[in-house]
Amino acid sequence: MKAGVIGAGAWGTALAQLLAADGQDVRLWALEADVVDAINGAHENPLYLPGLPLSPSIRATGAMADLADRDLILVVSPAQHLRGVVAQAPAGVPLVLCSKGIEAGTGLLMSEVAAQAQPSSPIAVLSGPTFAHEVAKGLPTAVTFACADQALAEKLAARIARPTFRPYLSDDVVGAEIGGAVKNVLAIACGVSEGAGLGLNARASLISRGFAEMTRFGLARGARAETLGGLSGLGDLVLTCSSTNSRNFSLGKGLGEGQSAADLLSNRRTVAEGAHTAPVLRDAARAAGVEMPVVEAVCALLGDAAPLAQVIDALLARPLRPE
Ligand SMILES: NC(=O)C1=CN([C@@H]2O[C@H](COP(=O)(O)OP(=O)(O)OC[C@H]3O[C@@H](n4cnc5c(N)ncnc54)[C@H](O)[C@@H]3O)[C@@H](O)[C@H]2O)C=CC1
Ligand SMILES: O=C(CO)COP(=O)(O)O
Repeated sequence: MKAGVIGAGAWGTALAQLLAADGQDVRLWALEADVVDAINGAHENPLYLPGLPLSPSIRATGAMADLADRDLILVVSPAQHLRGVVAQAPAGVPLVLCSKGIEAGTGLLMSEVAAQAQPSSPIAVLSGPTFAHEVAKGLPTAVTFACADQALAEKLAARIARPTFRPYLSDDVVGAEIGGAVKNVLAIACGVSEGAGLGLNARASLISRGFAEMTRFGLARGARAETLGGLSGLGDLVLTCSSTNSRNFSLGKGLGEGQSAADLLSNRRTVAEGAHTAPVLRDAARAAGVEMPVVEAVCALLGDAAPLAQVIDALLARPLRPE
């Protein structure tokens, strides 16, 4: 069994470690030469997943051609780079998309981008509440594993499942992707609430009303309600909205403390996907006639377009309505 992983950030490295934990041959494509050298030489990724010894059966490479003999490839790049890396992947090999976001410019979900970039490759989506460092340590984790072809889903999920890593099958690819993309934007909102000291009632309200926004948008795009209420939707929303381990939550916390979005977003090495997804999601929601006031508020703060107090007041002053 020969798995490949594209992207050696925190999540790609953690997934490589998961697959290689029993000595399986895993090849990991990394963008940065120093990451390739550190993984092959010292069996660690100090840049993106520090402090975690990696299995020697992970071999890193900077050459996409080295994935040509793989029979399964996990794609774990930032969402905005998925098109570029998938276009270079070997054709016809099943791709498991693990990135969370919506492509800027096109408004496409990752499965739609991958289908354009690599039309002959079967596509599945892995998404759920999964902090990379916990998965890399072997802590118990469950995910949604979505694929239109359920026979293939069963085969691929069995390849990825481990005693402490449980994929739950779904054929709702769109639903799995929308949950993962939207929760990142809502996590920024919850971080803002934390940074501004608005309290736990406010956070719970944001999670709940944010979930209503996710559901409205998802249903309008053909997702199923039970997927949005599952691991890749509500599950990931709760995780990401509850901890500074989340890059999106941390970004929001900085905004809530009064830092400017421009300062927080400049020169960061790790990806806070919600910042990229928010404006694309807002535009898609407006075009579909779906109300997403929390997403609109996050966009205003990310664009440094309105002071925090004004954004909070506007949300609280919305007309009273049925829940
Ligand atoms: N970190 C986590 O706990 C989880 C992350 N994800 C998702 O996985 C995806 C990757 O995130 P992380 O692994 O956390 O990344 P990261 O923030 O740890 O690292 C950034 C990654 O971006 C890559 N990169 C930068 N410029 C690039 C380019 N031009 N082309 C290709 N790659 C480039 C870097 O090589 C590096 O792999 C994101 O969509 C994220 O939402 C999903 C679940 C958990
Ligand atoms: O997607 C994640 C957990 O499921 C990671 O969240 P952050 O990207 O906000 O760190």
